[in-house]
Amino acid sequence: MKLIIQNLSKTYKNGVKAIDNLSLEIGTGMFGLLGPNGAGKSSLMRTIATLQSPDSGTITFGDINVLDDKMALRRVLGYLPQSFGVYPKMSAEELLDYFATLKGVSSKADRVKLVKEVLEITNLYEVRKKNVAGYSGGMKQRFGIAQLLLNNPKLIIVDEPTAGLDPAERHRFLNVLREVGTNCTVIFSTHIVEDVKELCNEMVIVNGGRILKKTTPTSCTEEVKGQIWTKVIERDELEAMEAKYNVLSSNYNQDNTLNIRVHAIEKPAEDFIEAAPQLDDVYFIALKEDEANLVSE
Ligand SMILES: Nc1ncnc2c1ncn2[C@@H]1O[C@H](COP(=O)(O)OP(=O)(O)OP(=O)(O)O)[C@@H](O)[C@H]1O
Repeated sequence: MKLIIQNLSKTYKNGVKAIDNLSLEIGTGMFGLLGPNGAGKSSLMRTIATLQSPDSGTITFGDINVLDDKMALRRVLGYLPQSFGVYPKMSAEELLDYFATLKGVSSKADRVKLVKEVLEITNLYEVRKKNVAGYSGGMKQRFGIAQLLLNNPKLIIVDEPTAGLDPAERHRFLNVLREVGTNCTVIFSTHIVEDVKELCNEMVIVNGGRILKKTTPTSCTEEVKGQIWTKVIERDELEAMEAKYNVLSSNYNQDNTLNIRVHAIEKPAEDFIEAAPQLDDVYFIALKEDEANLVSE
């Protein structure tokens, strides 16, 4: 089913325009919303999840008019907010059983079957008797997926789920999400470029409540092929380089020198080396172009 967002806007009471006339179509599969902190990702997701209202615009999911019929959307929605709050001292199994009851699964036998199923999908079956409050960050996030799977959602929204996870936990989490996302629409927000690269078949780069670019993680690097250049510099040269070139990123080498990546249509100078474009480069180019446009406006 397709999620269609048209001309969505939201300005908070403090004057911050969090969503700025945003239009977007999202089909089945893993969709990534990539943007820095404050880009408006959570505002957009909360609006789609019917937790807050926009000032204007429309959202439809299949034949559901999301803003008019919130309950219809909630029935097919699985939502994992950025922070899930405090967990009571209950085991995962007990807590999921309780959530399933709240979601209207009244037969005990059905609940047992369902809870076992979602525990297995999220690789938590072995630790089902442990208190969720004592779970690691990654286990808590997988528990978050387990709870949202209870009503067999068609639309899954996960807001920055990998923030704060260690690499092993992050991988386990992404694998679980990849598995549950095969048959439905999953919207995944993150400021971590790697997340989108590993997981999503389509993506947008967002900032200032606007979409800067809609693309795919694999095709977008093609567009800047031959335009990414690297050079090793001393630390104190960075400022001068930034003044002269469009420096996208700089990373320390072990000997304390810096490796800079520059965007330029042609080789910026003799001592630059062409590099294979990465998604990070595309992300930084989009953000920098946006910044430059705002300044010139
Ligand atoms: N309830 C609110 N009232 C006022 N301003 C808000 C509110 N919620 C968010 N904002 C502001 O709106 C902008 C977008 O915030 P939002 O949380 O949607 O961004 P985000 O991309 O999810 O960032 P983060 O990763 O930091 O949550 C920010 O400038 C934020 O400070």
